[in-house]
Amino acid sequence: MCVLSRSLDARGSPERMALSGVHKDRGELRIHENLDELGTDLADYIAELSEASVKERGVFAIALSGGSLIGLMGKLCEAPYNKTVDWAKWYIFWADERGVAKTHADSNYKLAKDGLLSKVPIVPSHVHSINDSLSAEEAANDYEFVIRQLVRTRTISVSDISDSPKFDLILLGMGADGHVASLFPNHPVLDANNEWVTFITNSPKPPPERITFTLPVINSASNVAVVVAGEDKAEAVHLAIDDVGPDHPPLPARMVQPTKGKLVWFLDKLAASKLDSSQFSE
Ligand SMILES: O=C1O[C@H](COP(=O)(O)O)[C@@H](O)[C@H](O)[C@H]1O
Repeated sequence: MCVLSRSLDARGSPERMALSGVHKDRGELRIHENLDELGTDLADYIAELSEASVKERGVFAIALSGGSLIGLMGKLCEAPYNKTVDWAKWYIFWADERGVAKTHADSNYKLAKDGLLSKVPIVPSHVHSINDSLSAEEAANDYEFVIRQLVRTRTISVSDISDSPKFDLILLGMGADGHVASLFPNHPVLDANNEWVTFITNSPKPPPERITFTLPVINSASNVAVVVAGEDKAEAVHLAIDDVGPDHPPLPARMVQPTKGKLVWFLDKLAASKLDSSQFSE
């Protein structure tokens, strides 16, 4: 069953109306009427996780993706979040990066810098972007080394069941083909499980070279949010969430299954339009 719930946002406004529910094994679903409501709910969610993590660990280790996600995080730069979030405690990482210069329009770093990081008081030394002066392979190795150092000092927590990093939050978008980070359908990179960070040189979506977290790292996070908007992604949302049977090879987005962490889907109603609501419960 799918329930209609009304909730207060960070401004105490009772205006926000969303469909929310829990899928029996695909996590929590938050379905919004429009992008404005989705953006407010996403900002509330991130601000709450930040507060809880800072209280518990003294820091908040968050990994971003690129694409439409950053625009949907825009409310974090506005009141009340710009003043209430403890930005000095944030440590920023990327779930994936494209093999281009940081000044290039395709750079996930540039997108986040322009859309978020330059607008809030993040400590520059806490921004751990992927080195754009190295080859994709070298950059992946270098990034994994950086993450290993920060796991050692517990700036990034560590999984209870493996030696994987346990990010406080990994934010993912999803392409219309069901890719997340730079993990594309049917790509051998989906099987990478010895590395934390890996690379590809044949991305079906340009640019071809990319650096990406592997699935074990994504699935070791304390919290994973997949943020998806638009009708063009409705079929992939259906295939990633609904029980579609064995005839459909699992999309990368379906392989996002945090082992111990919590998975939340932020959808607009267009992206959610092909979901089977009989599979939700309150
Ligand atoms: O190429 C990428 O695509 C996905 C999805 O992007 P969107 O614009 O369709 O939301 C993104 O999450 C990933 O970080 C990026 O490198």
